[in-house]
Amino acid sequence: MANRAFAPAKVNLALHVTGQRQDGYHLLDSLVVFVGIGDRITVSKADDLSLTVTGPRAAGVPTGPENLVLKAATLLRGDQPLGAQISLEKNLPAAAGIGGGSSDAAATLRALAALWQCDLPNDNGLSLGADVPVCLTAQSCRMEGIGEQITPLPNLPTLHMVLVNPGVEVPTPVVFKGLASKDNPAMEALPQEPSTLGFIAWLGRQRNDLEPPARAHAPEITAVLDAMAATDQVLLHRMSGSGATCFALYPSMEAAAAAAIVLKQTNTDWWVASGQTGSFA
Ligand SMILES: C[C@@](CO)(OP(=O)(O)O)[C@H](O)COP(=O)(O)OP(=O)(O)OC[C@H]1O[C@@H](n2ccc(N)nc2=O)[C@H](O)[C@@H]1O
Ligand SMILES: Nc1ncnc2c1ncn2[C@@H]1O[C@H](COP(=O)(O)OP(=O)(O)O)[C@@H](O)[C@H]1O
Repeated sequence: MANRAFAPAKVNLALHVTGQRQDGYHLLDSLVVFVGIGDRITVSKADDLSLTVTGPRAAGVPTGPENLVLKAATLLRGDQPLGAQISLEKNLPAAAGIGGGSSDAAATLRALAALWQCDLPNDNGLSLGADVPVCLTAQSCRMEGIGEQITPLPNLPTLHMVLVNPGVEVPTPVVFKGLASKDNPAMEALPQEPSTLGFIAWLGRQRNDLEPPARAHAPEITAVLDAMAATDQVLLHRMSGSGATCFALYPSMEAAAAAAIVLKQTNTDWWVASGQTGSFA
């Protein structure tokens, strides 16, 4: 019997860096959503742990123990004699600020917990990466602390989105190191049960504090944001996470799909996808 789990793209609609801990990790205040574009995990019972990686974005993704999928499986198994054949279909670009590896790890935890009939880790996978606990929820959340404080936000409006990655990998530690200030204001209070346009107006007043250092490291990000700004009906555009993927919001899926076509024509080397936000666990 095989168990499947979807690993959706994570998008930081806003990402405020509000401080830094003694151990170097940064304190965040982030609004995180998930989009119906993602990787797929399939697990089936086996004597040993093994991983195969397929799909259009498999190139360059590690296949050994450093893959977050195998790290998640090893963490969940602990010292029990459990095995699984795991397959990862890689559709999301790696090191792209949309949590591909973290979402794969979270989906693996979900799929293997069901296969092995065991509990999820006590720290919700935080030891695998700061983004894993939020990816385990796979639904809209406010994320604070270094990533371990999660507040689900079930009432956010559904958003129609285009994601564009210009093909430059931006290492997360490099971007955090480039911050001019580590102590920035938190997000404004979230509007209660907002309309879509009311929510996007609020979002427009929030920030991604990692965008300036990421743009300094990878000028291609500015080209993506400029191209997004020129698309028909765009409501908001911003970078996600530590980059380089950027997102743009539109009033309908039709408008988003039309913008995706234009953006792909702008630069045929860019990874471009459109989808809508939702709950995927
Ligand atoms: C920045 C964010 C925002 O959602 O997303 P991505 O750009 O990675 O998608 C995350 O906090 C990334 O989460 P994740 O990629 O799981 O981080 P980890 O593997 O734990 O850490 C990678 C490196 O990022 C830095 N880091 C990460 C999280 C955090 N709160 N403070 C940090 O300073 C540290 O330099 C750390 O060594
Ligand atoms: N399953 C995986 N998918 C993608 N990258 C992975 C995976 N496992 C390990 N990695 C490593 O993790 C790094 C960060 O990848 P990813 O989580 O996609 O980026 P980000 O943290 O920017 O969202 C990559 O450079 C890659 O070498």
